[in-house]
Amino acid sequence: MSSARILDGKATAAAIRAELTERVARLRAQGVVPGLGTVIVGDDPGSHAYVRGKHRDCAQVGIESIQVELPADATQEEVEAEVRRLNADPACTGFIVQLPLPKGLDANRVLALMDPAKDADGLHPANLGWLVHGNPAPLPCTPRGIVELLRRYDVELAGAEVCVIGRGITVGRPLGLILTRRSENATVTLCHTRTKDLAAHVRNADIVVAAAGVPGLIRADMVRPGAAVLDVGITRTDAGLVGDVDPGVREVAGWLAPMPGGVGPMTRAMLLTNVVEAAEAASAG
Ligand SMILES: Nc1nc2c(c(=O)[nH]1)N[C@@H](CN(C=O)c1ccc(C(=O)N[C@@H](CCC(=O)O)C(=O)O)cc1)CN2
Repeated sequence: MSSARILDGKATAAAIRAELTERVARLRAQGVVPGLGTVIVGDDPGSHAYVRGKHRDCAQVGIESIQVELPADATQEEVEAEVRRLNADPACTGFIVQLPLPKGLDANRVLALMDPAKDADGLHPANLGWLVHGNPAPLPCTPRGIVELLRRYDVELAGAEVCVIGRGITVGRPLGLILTRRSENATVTLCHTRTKDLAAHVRNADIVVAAAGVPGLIRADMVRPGAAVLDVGITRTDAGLVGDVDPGVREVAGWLAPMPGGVGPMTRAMLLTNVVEAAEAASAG
């Protein structure tokens, strides 16, 4: 039995960081210092690990870091005050609000308050709106990372049937918009928890992106032999991290972006890319 070729997000992200290191050095030589701000609320260990990783990446490529941490019982007003502060801070050229926010906080209101020009995650409603309109704007990091990973491994998108499972704003919904642009020309089926016959949609796909957060949701018998399968789901269990893609899929798929080591590292690399691109655009006037 054959085994899927790996879409190696870890190695690809390392190559992207090396490219970005040179671009940041050129910016700094012109007196432009990119700075990423992060706002994290609460004590979720996973979210803290992601934010630490983002700042490690920044240090590696030469981007400055501004870290804002708020307790789990922070009020909406306290979170919004930090967003206003970063909007006004000239050292912060781009920032993100780590999601999810603790229950009781309205993430949409917080995202809408960000300066869209400093939105390093592409999640501000204006930037998502520009994506719908087909105008240039920062793209959400995970969907951008998925497209970049497929491109770097020459997985054909034009004309491909793509089944995306998950309709959240960080992955599924923007991914559908990106893949159906004229620059990608894929045909997308966006599945979710109320999809009636998920297996039938997955079976029809050349590319499957599983971002449901349901361990082992995608089984080998659901996958068309040779399809590219990207595991974006992460569930923390006592036994460790578990993805949405059952290990048996490796024997059927033509390509596999595993979890860990596939899309996750690309998410981080695309955040750095968004920060650098925004600084370059600002320096070009
Ligand atoms: N404001 C945002 N919040 C969230 C986003 C986002 O893009 N912007 N995405 C996710 C979390 N996330 C980044 O924030 C993220 C998730 C996973 C990884 C990653 O590298 N995962 C590893 C495995 C996990 C691990 O080792 O702990 C991998 O796949 O290899 C990076 C970033 C939700 N929130």
